[in-house]
Amino acid sequence: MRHRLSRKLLFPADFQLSSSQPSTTKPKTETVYDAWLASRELTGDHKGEYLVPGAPRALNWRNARLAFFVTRNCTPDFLRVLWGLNPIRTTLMLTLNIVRSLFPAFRGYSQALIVDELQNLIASETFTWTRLVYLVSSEVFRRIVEGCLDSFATSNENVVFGSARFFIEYKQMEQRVKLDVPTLGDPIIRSLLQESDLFARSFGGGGFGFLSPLEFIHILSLITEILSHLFLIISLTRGIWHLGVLFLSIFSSMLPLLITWFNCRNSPPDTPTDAKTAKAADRQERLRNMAYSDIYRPEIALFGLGDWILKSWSRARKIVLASEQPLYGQYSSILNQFNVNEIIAIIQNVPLLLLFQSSSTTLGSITIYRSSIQSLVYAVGNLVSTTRMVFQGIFLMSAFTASMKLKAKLKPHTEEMIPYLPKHGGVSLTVKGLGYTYPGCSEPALKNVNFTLNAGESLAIVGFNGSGKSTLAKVLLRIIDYDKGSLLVNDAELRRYDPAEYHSHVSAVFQGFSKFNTTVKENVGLGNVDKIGYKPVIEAAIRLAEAETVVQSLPNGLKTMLETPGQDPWSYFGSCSVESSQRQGLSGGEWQRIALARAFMRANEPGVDLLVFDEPTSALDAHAQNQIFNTLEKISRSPSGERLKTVVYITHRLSTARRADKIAMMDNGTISEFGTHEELMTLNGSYASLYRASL
Ligand SMILES: Nc1ncnc2c1ncn2[C@@H]1O[C@H](COP(=O)(O)OP(=O)(O)OP(=O)(O)O)[C@@H](O)[C@H]1O
Repeated sequence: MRHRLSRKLLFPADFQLSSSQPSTTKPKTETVYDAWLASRELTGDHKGEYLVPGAPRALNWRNARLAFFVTRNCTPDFLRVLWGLNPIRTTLMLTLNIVRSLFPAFRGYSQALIVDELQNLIASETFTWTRLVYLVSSEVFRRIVEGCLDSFATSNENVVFGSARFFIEYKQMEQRVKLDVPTLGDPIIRSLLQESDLFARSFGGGGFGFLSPLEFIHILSLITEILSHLFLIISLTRGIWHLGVLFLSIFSSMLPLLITWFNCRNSPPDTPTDAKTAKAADRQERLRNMAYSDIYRPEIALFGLGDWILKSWSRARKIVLASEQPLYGQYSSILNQFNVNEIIAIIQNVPLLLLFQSSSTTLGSITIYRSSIQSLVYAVGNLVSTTRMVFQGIFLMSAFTASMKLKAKLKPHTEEMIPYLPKHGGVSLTVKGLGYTYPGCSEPALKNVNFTLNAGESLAIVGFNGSGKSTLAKVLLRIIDYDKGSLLVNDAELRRYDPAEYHSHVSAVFQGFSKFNTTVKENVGLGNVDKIGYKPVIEAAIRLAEAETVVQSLPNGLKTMLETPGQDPWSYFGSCSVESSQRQGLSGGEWQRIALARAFMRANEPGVDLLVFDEPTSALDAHAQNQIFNTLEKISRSPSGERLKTVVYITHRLSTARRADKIAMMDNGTISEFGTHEELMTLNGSYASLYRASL
């Protein structure tokens, strides 16, 4: 931990939030997660539904209790983190905030003294200038000190907030990359992460984010400011007459606030409206993306979607804009029927008139009364709006805190976890009664899948569209879980391996492989990040994927930045435009070769026992296709022909399938036929008829 006044941001991995675990199984409001979830629950007609992510919580007793619970549980952690980032700067920030909040009261007092002195100058003939010069110089000095302190405090705050922002963003990223597909697929967790993102973003734009619960410090300084004004006002108040004038002044200055508050209370309950608005805001954004992103451009043109997008967007946009309009027309109080501002101005002047009537009152007193009371009311207004923002921020903070404690669903409990058990010749797979249903679906994608594959064997999975081939591949790769049956990898249940460890022993090409918005070198090298800096290894992987000619034809070879369809808004204007002259687009087949090279980066490693390739050559010509399968065969065997790796591939080309040791024919989520090509041809079932049809 650093105690120097360093401007350097601290590395947040050094700091930890409290390690107490949230549990979704505990009764209500036992954890921050429970409080977050409860704050999103709608009541009344909407019971059982949840607010959309980011929608403000209604200001009611239930939510106030939840906010208190969250504050009690999270704020000490956050303040500890802030303190840990830089104790000296944080102490300075807190102190300077308090000192700064006293400035306005001093300002008013000093100005009142000058006004009094000027009044003396006008009224008295024996006046000496010395005192006035002294007062004016003190005022100038006060302003200089105030200015210096202000700029030092701001720059100090920027460093503290910068560190806090970095910490929050780092933690957010760290957690995001740890979570797996099933965890991210859970709709409640997605909402949690969305609100957690909002929390992290609330730190953006310099200084404290508006939604930041760390605005508590702001609240503290506002309270100090209010107290200092009150102290000043009370110290100038002598006798019952002044006290009456004081209360009248405060009341008249607070009238606008009271009227706004009265209007707010008469507004309709905001929850359902907010949910509807938030949905509209979300739809409006998606439609805007559709209109702006080039990935959709060909289909928008082809299907003539322009008008539909525009109409749908304008409908959603109108809902959002309507929610931003003040509700005066609909819900105004009777007070609003008059010109309220004029009435308030008249009332505010009454105390001044009363002060003028009083013989003991000086011009300075009037100035200080007026400025202090107005500053006081302004500070109270500011306090109310900051408190409202903090109220919403507290729930976003709860989302952040709860999301930090999320566990990847696929990771086994420590007591169940076993180290990966390597087997000579690859992995053996024993699948019994395997089933899987995607979250939210009623029909299983996999049901009663059974097969056995020995270490080092190759398996081709074939079948109709939607029969479950890719789902089975994802289960084998431990990208998704299975909810029925068992899957033994090297005779141990796959669930018992740490997914990260298991993944280090497999390599794959997915059907919808990634097209990274970076150089060719990184697109390939990411298959084995430990060797991303080794050019010969990358070149070898490119050769295995038959992608040398693709790379050679690129303007900067391996260093060429690849243009990812849909990521660059101007990509359809071609690679030759000025903006994208440094980027290069690739054809579907060329991208597939890059994805294959990425998989070969890792597949070639000795510790990799299982290769799963989902339609790896669907975009390649027949010659390239053959070459790739030759390569697969080559890398899965030693030079002497000994089997080293198990290979599973999905294909619609049955001439390719027959190269495998075993073939699994999938139909409606299950394996309907399993065996060698010859066995399945003898069976004369679906595979045989498909095969004959493909000839
Ligand atoms: N993410 C998902 N969420 C819900 N259902 C899904 C998801 N992915 C696939 N499915 C469904 O699961 C079933 C199996 O899909 P899968 O992609 O495994 O089929 P496939 O045999 O690989 O098809 P294809 O040959 O067209 O690639 C389909 O009915 C599909 O609609």
